[in-house]
Amino acid sequence: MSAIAEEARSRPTQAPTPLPSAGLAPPAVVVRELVKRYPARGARQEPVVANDRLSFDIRRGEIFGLLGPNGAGKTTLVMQLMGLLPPTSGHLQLEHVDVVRDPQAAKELIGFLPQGGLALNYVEVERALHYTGRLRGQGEQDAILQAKQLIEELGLGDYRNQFVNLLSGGMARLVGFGMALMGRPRLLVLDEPTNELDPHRRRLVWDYIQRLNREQGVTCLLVTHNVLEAEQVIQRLAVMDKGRIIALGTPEEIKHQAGGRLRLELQLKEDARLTAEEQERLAAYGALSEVRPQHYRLQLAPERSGPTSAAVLQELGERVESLRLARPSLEEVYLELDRTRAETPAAPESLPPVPAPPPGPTTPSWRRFAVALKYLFLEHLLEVRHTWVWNTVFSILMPVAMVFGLSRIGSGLEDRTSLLYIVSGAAVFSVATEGLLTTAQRVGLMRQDGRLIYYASLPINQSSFVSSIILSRVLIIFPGILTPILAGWLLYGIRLEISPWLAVLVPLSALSFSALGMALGSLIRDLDLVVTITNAIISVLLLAAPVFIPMESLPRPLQLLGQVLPPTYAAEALRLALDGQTGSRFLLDVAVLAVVTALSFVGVSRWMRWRLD
Ligand SMILES: Nc1ncnc2c1ncn2[C@@H]1O[C@H](COP(=O)(O)OP(=O)(O)OP(=O)(O)O)[C@@H](O)[C@H]1O
Repeated sequence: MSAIAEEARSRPTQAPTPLPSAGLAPPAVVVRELVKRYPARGARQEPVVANDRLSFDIRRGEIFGLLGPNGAGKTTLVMQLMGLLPPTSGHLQLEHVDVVRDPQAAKELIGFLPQGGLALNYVEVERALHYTGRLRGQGEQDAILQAKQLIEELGLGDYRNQFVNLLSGGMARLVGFGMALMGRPRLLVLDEPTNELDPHRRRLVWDYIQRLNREQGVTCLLVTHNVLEAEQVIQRLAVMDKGRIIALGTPEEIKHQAGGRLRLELQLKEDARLTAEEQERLAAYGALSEVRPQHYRLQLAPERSGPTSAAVLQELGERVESLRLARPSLEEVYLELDRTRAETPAAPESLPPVPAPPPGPTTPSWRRFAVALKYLFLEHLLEVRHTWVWNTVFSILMPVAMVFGLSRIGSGLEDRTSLLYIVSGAAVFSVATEGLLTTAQRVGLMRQDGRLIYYASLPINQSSFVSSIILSRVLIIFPGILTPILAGWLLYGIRLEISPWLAVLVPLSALSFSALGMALGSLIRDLDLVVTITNAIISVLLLAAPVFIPMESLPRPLQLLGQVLPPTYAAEALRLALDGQTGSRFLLDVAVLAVVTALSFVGVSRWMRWRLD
């Protein structure tokens, strides 16, 4: 084990800097004895303790770095801070909000840049920023102004009208950074903000973070692997490993904790070498390593640096090209800590008690809900531009279904019953494909590492998110219902009696299929393939049954299957509603649909939460 790591281990590395004494800002983030244990996935697997009794504070107005190797537990910690993942035990507080008790309020305090993926993917850059601002509670004018300002300041001018999902990885990252800044949050959580950025833009982001911190006192939690660059901006940091904090303090303190050693960089002239005896003698002064040919490094205690330099010069004389004393960089200390992966003691009980949060959670107002609904809905509608292929296929399929239906029934549209069948078939086809498959695909696309990116990066709640999806699906299916009704009326003079129950049935069907779609989207990984296959199956099912093939002609098992499929119920109920009939059969169908809707909705809410853990 290296000397640095040895010293680091022997010191109480997890002891956080005492907090907040006179003159220091009170903490913006308080973490106490935080444990997150993921349950075992299978009989043979052990539960994973991703966060193991973490305790630390982030002061208001400080740039705090969270470092650590892959799998150290950083993202798990961030997800808990965001209120997206409930801790197994322990306490988390942001400003005065108890995150466990009121995760939604916690989310509203934070501007978040997730590690990968972005919400609002299917709109232009300027709209993505503008909508984010509105969703974060900004006024219309303010959101537009800040979006324009950020586009200028982040050098996104050439991309303002490009769709976010078509940007390069680096540019999308920069847009994500801009989205995190919308609404001017007092607390920023940035997970790898400079990933995929070129050196110029990396500098831009680091400078921006520093400026925000200096001029506006924004508190920033930075999760990064880029220790070299982060060292320029972070004021304090925690190094995590295996779910624990193995070092905590300012960069200088951590270097000191790690031994406070200096590096003597020795460069020999060309062809010069150290003999084995010389190496042995030098090693007596401190840990010696050969960095590359002719370049040696000696780790020294500060008080030995003067005599050692003199001794090296005297011993090696003419062969020395250069001799330089340097402090270790944070990266070197980090690598040293990382290499040893020390077993560290649990957090000492020396932190101040958690300040009591003020009573009563802040609940989002109906206005907040309405704004979220509006902008998410707009985004869903704008997304239609991206699915034009599917929409074209869809709009071709619809008339094909009609023609096919007509020839099959053989009576043409003059026949009122055939029109009813066609309309209900077309409606259910649209409800099911739009609701189930498009939602599944959408949720699948928005998912990243088991989380829904929307939930992670926007302060919206589940009900506005789900309602916006349903609303957009309901609107999208209306043309499917209206086309044959209008065609029947204008071309053949058939007037259908339309029950007002249709206003209940269509949203009910859309709700039920959307909920099923969300469940599907959050469960299945390779969604493209699944969607294609399911699409084909559902298309055949919906085109063939129950519209064109009489139930009675099907084999018994298929009949039973048809009975339990929500589309069957929806089709039959829609047909009756279009005809203005509300008999007991109709009410039964509505009841079944309502039960399916309720069950799938409860299932989805329980399943998805904010993150699938
Ligand atoms: N949903 C989950 N279920 C089970 N184990 C999980 C889950 N999410 C994370 N883990 C495990 O918890 C540990 C910490 O993971 P986490 O993603 O928090 O690490 P990280 O420090 O963010 O890693 P990286 O730097 O690679 O992003 C890992 O061992 C990981 O396998």
